[in-house]
Amino acid sequence: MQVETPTILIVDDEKSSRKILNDLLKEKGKIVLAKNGTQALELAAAQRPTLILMDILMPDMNGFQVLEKLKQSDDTKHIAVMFITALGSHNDETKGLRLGACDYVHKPFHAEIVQARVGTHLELAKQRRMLEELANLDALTSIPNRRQLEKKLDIEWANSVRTGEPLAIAMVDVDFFKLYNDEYGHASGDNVLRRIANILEAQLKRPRDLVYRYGGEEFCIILPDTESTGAQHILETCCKSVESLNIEHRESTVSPVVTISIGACICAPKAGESVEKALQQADQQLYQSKRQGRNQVHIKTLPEIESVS
Ligand SMILES: Nc1nc2c(ncn2[C@@H]2O[C@H](COP(=O)(O)OP(=O)(O)OP(=O)(O)O)[C@@H](O)[C@H]2O)c(=O)[nH]1
Repeated sequence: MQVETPTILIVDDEKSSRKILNDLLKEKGKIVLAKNGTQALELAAAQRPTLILMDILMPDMNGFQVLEKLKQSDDTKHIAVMFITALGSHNDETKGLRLGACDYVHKPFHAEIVQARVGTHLELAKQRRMLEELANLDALTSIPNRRQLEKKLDIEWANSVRTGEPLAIAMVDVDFFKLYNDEYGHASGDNVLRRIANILEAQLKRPRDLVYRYGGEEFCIILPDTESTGAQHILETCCKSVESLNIEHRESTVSPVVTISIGACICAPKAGESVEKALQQADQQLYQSKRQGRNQVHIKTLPEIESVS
């Protein structure tokens, strides 16, 4: 799992305060500075900092208002915000924490206390990010899981609706995998799934092309901005790559080694159309690949997809 350098956004209208905090925290990560609330919101959206240290009393928009706006956006609502302020009353502190700040430090502050608290919040943010990543990964194969697929598919679907780019969705299924498990044991079966996941991933070269474990011995590949010829080429390469692993499968009637079958559909989605229907179509093509002999690819280009009723 990749550990990124944290970004800390310091928001204060006083230049001297920004400088002091910058000097204090520069060892802990990349520092970004904002001198007012508007700038803070822009930088928070663009740079997604790990932690924001923010003054409350500022001219254009106060810290409470900035925090409320951060919480209203899906992109920024999870960023940890720590107030660092001369406002010392219980009421102000309560208000800040109720609005969702993770901490509240009074000015004048002790340098070591601010450093220690920032350290704690950065560590918590790192752990939260690792948990989120783990929740999106399949435990057996370490590739993204179905939960992540559903999120990404929604994003790519909406993107295709907006841009008109074709979207290829492919379902992949291991051939005679029940027989493989029966013959070689479940642990060997697990190992085959890991190796297939790895080799499928290796065939996808563009950053938005991704393979997901759909469940059981099924995988799903999504290829944004890919038309039929391109998809056919990549998916056939996927089939060949699995065959080239050369994993013995005595019980298969298709090949002496483990193979996969693939069914895909190429969609040009329009607003209101349903991604589930596209997945069903890919499944039907997978069924065709199974019926017509396995270890092959079937693709259908969809003229239109039925709307969600
Ligand atoms: N080892 C292992 N086996 C799994 C896992 N998930 C599903 N399976 C097995 O995959 C097999 C799927 O069998 P079927 O759906 O009958 O399909 P098949 O034997 O691959 O036959 P075809 O798809 O028609 O080629 C079942 O025996 C499941 O137990 C897993 O995580 N590990």
